[in-house]
Amino acid sequence: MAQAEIGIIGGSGLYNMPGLTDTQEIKVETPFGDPSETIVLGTLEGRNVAFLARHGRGHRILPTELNFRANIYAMKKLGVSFILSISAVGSLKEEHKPTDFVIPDQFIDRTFARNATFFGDGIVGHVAFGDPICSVAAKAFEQGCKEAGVVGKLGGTYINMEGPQFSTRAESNLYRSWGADVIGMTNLQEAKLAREAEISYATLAMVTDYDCWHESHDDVTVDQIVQVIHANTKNAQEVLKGAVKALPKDNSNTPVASALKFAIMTDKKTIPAATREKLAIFLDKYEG
Ligand SMILES: CSC[C@H]1O[C@H](OP(=O)(O)O)[C@H](O)[C@@H]1O
Ligand SMILES: Nc1ncnc2[nH]cnc12
Repeated sequence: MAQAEIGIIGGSGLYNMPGLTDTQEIKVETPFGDPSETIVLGTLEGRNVAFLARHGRGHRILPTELNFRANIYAMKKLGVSFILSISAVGSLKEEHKPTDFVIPDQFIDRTFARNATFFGDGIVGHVAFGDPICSVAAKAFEQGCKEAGVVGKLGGTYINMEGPQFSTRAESNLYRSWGADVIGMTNLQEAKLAREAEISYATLAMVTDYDCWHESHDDVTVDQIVQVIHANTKNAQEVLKGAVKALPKDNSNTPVASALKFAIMTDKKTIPAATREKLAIFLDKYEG
């Protein structure tokens, strides 16, 4: 029996979910190591939810140091079929103002020090990723924004940089020339791993700053980001409630639910037993 239907990954400034009731905190073990934090199971709008603080409570883990694989595996182990992520982002366009929400539908990868696949160790798999965000989950966020009465723009490109330093002005202007909308340090690896895990993923990107390209705004600082997040946390939580309410009971009607069907290249007979066992949670439904 699944312990949760919906996973929520809270980013910078969102280390717990006050709206959760009947809560229980659990430590989830995974073959990929420890998730960022203990996970809080609870009920939100009548749905069974699992909440994970991405950087740990107290914000202890750098974007580069995040164990994305353990975080997503833990969600799979709990039975989650949708992950709703919340993240702070810098704006790369005038029209995305601090405190607005954007619901990105594309990513550009500018990272270079991350492990973002469950495959390897004798098994090769390639999932389709042309549409990295689940449209059902994204529309649930859009609905949540409507209900909360906040700006929630559906669609946009999220640049995932390595960090932890913010961008140079030349980089920020380069990303603008690419037509990108927002910039952050964490979401793409989660989206990739969620796809391999056949979990639908979408992110609510809270605009906190204009990065460093805007001539009439100061360059981004953590201080500025924290102020915007604090002013906007209640809104984010309201949006989440609406989104949770809008989600179907599972993602079986989305293409994400069968992402692994044609993904594995490796001859079954050659997959090392330890690797097969480590990935059983993903592969059993196809191989029995
Ligand atoms: C707090 S400033 C930069 C930090 O904020 C974002 O984190 P998250 O995506 O977890 O909200 C950004 O990606 C950086 O990790
Ligand atoms: N300007 C920015 N660059 C990268 N990550 C961010 N998170 C919030 N603002 C950001």
